[in-house]
Amino acid sequence: MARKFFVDGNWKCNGTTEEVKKIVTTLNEAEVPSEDVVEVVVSPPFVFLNFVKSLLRSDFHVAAQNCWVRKGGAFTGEISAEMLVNLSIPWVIIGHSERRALLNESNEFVGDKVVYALSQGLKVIACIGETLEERESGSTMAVVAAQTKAIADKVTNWDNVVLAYEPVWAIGTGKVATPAQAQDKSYPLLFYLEIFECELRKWLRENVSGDIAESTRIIYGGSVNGANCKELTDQPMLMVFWSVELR
Ligand SMILES: O=C(CO)COP(=O)(O)O
Repeated sequence: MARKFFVDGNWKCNGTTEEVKKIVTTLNEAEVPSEDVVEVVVSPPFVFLNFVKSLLRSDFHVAAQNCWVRKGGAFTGEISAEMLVNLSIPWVIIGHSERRALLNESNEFVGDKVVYALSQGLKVIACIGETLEERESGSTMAVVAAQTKAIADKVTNWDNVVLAYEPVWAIGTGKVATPAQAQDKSYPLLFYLEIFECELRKWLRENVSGDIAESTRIIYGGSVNGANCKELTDQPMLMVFWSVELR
């Protein structure tokens, strides 16, 4: 079965009510192929989830940016998977590199979160990706494999999992190559993404199953914008993950 094109906008910790209204209006007016062809998801901060959901066109969906690792309870400041389900929020982003780095979320913790969110009926965008240091030391695949393994060890049904490859060195840095740059190999990101996707699918084939390797959507995030998204989405990777500067 063909993998359905997937686009998600991660709004991170940005926005006021007015800004959110403005961006939803823009999204609502956008000409986008039907839901059968592309799945469009936006990820506002928790406090705007319901508001966005109430204004957003019905063929676009919302994702939370995180949720608690287990059933809710005495965890001040956290949001549980049950609450997201209760609000009919279908998606959640888990393991974003900003949370891994700033809040010390380990591979195991991320794996636990993914499996708990899935068990509650949420669909999960699970983030993986290496830092610049790891990339430069040649350990990209080892790092990504360890991150993916922590998820694969616990997940039995991959139907509702999208893997988001977001190399930390590409997030917020503008380091996305144009085809011309890719050709002169000075910063061959497009070429690199193609190879990376093959490698990750190979890892999934060897460590999970051929079917999962084939059916799982692998998406790319990091410095995606209106100017480069067309080139990026022409790559085999199916989706882009963009963050929105609301200001
Ligand atoms: O982190 C991202 C998506 O989750 C991408 O961030 P930037 O688009 O700012 O590089």
